Amino acid sequence: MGSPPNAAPQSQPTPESVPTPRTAAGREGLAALLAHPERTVVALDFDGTLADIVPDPEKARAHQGAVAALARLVPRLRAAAVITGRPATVAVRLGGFADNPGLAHLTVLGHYGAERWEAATGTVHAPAPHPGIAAIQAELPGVLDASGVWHGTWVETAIERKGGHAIAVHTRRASDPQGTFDRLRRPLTALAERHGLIVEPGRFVLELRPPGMDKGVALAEWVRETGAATVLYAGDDLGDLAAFAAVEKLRSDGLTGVLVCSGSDEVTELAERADLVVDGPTGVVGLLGALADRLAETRAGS
Ligand SMILES: O=P(O)(O)OC[C@H]1O[C@H](O[C@H]2O[C@H](CO)[C@@H](O)[C@H](O)[C@H]2O)[C@H](O)[C@@H](O)[C@@H]1O
Repeated sequence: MGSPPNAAPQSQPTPESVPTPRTAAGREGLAALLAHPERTVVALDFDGTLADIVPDPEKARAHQGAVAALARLVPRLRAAAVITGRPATVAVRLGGFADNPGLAHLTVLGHYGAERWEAATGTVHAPAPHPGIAAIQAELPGVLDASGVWHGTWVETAIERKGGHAIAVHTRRASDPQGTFDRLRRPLTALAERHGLIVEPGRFVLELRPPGMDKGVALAEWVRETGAATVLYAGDDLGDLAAFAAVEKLRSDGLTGVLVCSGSDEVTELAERADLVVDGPTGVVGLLGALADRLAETRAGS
């Protein structure tokens, strides 16, 4: 059906506006990003930032519109990366990051930076599995039994075996997620330490993983490698604090940067340090889309 005569022209979707960071450093970083995207890198966490939190980790997917927004933004930038606790190939699969021309230069740093996937080649570089993982896998049922929380149906799906490189114990589906998390923390820390591993706490998850790498080390190294002058990092969980610290350090070394918190009720520590707090993955995708819109406008106007 056509438009009635004299009908107002149908309005085009208005580009979302880019929010203003609440800190001077954040405003400086954002201005630098918008002025020189070719000198800017963007790094993003996956779960809770690009993907909504769901009870079953295997059912997590990139938030609606995330890949489309990234595919518009990334080609304007020097480089972009997803830095995640997931195995890199799992994040690629759940995120739908492969075989997208707009993401041809995306890097995914998995296992907190220990693993690397490049969209350009589809190749993964991963370290050999830590020998402690196999021993932990064997002992874990006994430790959970002894903790008194290893009962009910949730436990069957609580253990996430992360490609033999780490093991995550999830408590989100326990009847008392926080109480179970608290009761498991000490015995799982002891188990990890006995086998030369560390515990990475997250949103109702305790992850036993090798030491020596974190998102801060991974981000700083990747930024150095790209030669970027500006970095935007967005995350939601405790594991992202190391990346926040890396951006703060890079700023003190003379780079510009923006720290974005994908806000939730579950974790408050990042919001306190962020330049910009957005409303979970919806807000992150809105921000990415707004940046892409603004950079497209700037290019059209130049
Ligand atoms: O670094 P990230 O990309 O944030 O990954 C950290 C952990 O995220 C996943 O767990 C979280 O998301 C799940 C799915 O939404 C949710 O069920 C769980 O409660 C969250 O903690 C993932 O399963 C872990 O392996 C990652 O280490």
